[in-house]
Amino acid sequence: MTDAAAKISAPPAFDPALLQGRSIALIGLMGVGKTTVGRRLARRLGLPFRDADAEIEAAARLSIADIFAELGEAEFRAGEHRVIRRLLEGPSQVLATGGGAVLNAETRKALKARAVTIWLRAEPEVLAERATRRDTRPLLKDADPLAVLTRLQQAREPFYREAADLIVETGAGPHSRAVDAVLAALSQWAGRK
Ligand SMILES: Nc1ncnc2c1ncn2[C@@H]1O[C@H](COP(=O)(O)OP(=O)(O)O)[C@@H](O)[C@H]1O
Ligand SMILES: O=C(O)C1=C[C@@H](OP(=O)(O)O)[C@@H](O)[C@H](O)C1
Ligand SMILES: [Mg+2]
Repeated sequence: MTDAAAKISAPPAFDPALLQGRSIALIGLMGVGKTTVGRRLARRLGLPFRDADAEIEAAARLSIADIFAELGEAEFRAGEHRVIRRLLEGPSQVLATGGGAVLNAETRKALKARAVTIWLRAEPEVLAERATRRDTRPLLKDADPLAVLTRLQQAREPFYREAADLIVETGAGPHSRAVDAVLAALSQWAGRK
């Protein structure tokens, strides 16, 4: 392989030891890639992967849709906070949060204390297409997904901004590009510590 080819294919280096026990938490709107990019990122870094939604479903023995329908959003948010706080008490991991996790001030505080928090962003049009591929998101089932996501983006922007240590634009393109962008942001973060 030539030097030029090696440079192009080499993934950005980031040593998880630099986290010093903190986790990498992904925040951002539905469909931005927290779950799928997070899983791939964890594999690249050799860290465990946890998805807060999956943990809530396991704890409640109900799907997210059934939790919203049977217990209500407030109960879901309370469970979401408990799950994220518990996960962040554990060793370094890549943690995919749900899109509304940052609404809780205590969750934002826990993220500040225990994670490097990365806000993944993309245009609402991209999010609407991705987030409706599966019928699992109760907040998108009764109204125009693009309108809901545009409104949620405006309403949640201050909370994402407050919680975030790093911002990564994911845009269109394959998952691998988003993973590389996150790794590059982490390397920058490590360099300015
Ligand atoms: N960067 C990306 N490139 C292409 N497809 C993506 C990307 N990020 C997410 N997707 C796709 O969008 C959908 C929603 O992604 P998901 O990881 O569940 O988002 P989130 O957990 O943020 O709601 C999935 O089908 C996923 O494969
Ligand atoms: O934005 C939200 O309020 C939600 C996002 C979902 O997770 P994803 O962001 O992983 O889709 C899930 O937690 C629930 O449907 C509510
Ligand atoms: Mg998800």
